[in-house]
Amino acid sequence: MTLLELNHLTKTFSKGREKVHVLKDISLNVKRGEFLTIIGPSGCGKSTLLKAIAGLDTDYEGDIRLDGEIITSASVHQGFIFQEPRLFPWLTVEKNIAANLSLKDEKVQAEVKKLIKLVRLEGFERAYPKELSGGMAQRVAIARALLRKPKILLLDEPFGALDAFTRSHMQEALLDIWKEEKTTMVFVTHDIDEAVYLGNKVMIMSSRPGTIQKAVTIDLPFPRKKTTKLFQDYRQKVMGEFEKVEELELVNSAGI
Ligand SMILES: Nc1ncnc2c1ncn2[C@@H]1O[C@H](COP(=O)(O)OP(=O)(O)OP(=O)(O)O)[C@@H](O)[C@H]1O
Repeated sequence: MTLLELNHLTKTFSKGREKVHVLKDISLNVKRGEFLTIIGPSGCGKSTLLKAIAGLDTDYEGDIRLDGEIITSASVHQGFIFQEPRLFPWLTVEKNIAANLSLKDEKVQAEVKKLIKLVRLEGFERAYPKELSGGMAQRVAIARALLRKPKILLLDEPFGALDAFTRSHMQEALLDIWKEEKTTMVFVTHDIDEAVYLGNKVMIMSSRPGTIQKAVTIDLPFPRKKTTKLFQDYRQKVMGEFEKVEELELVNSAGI
């Protein structure tokens, strides 16, 4: 059953008199519980697309529906994870997760405790952000978003700043969370391996203006192994589409 629906989304920025067409006629459906990953060249409009779904930007043509309702503003239904964790430095881990909700409320307290366990931060409840590694801080940000019980979690290159080892651990952690919470995910990345490893579906975008080049369904069960032939075949398929986009970019920039 469809949870998120984008119908003919077109976005234009105005720079003085000049108009920059960033997204053009994007139509897409994401099923409840699905994990969609999005890759595309730098500047193709991935963040712009995610911000529109988050309701952080509503100045576009077309419409976006979540659970059948047109998105008109940011809300608790759309959780958003940025590349950097954006924690409050003066608050402990548990208070960062609770944020504007009171830990004196027993229900909140129990939920925070459950989430701390889920993101594997037991023992760090009273730690401050400066005492955490990048991966741990990002897990706090994910727990904070999950506490609001979003219908969809939007992640904008959440592991982009992490080293390869931590990144791989975070991918596992996110899949565990997805399995447990069944939250629908839309995950933007630059990394083809990451996109194929996490996604039920990988959407490859082309740029100027950003459109959907291809959506590839990754029909592989979890847990996945990056070394298997089947995984490598999917990787090749996505890579092939990505190369087509890059060739198109070269042709466009050369004005051919
Ligand atoms: N507020 C704005 N005003 C004008 N142009 C903008 C604005 N925000 C983004 N753009 C332009 O829109 C295009 C898409 O930007 P966006 O950040 O969505 O791309 P992206 O695919 O997420 O890039 P990256 O992978 O590098 O993060 C870029 O050309 C950018 O310069």
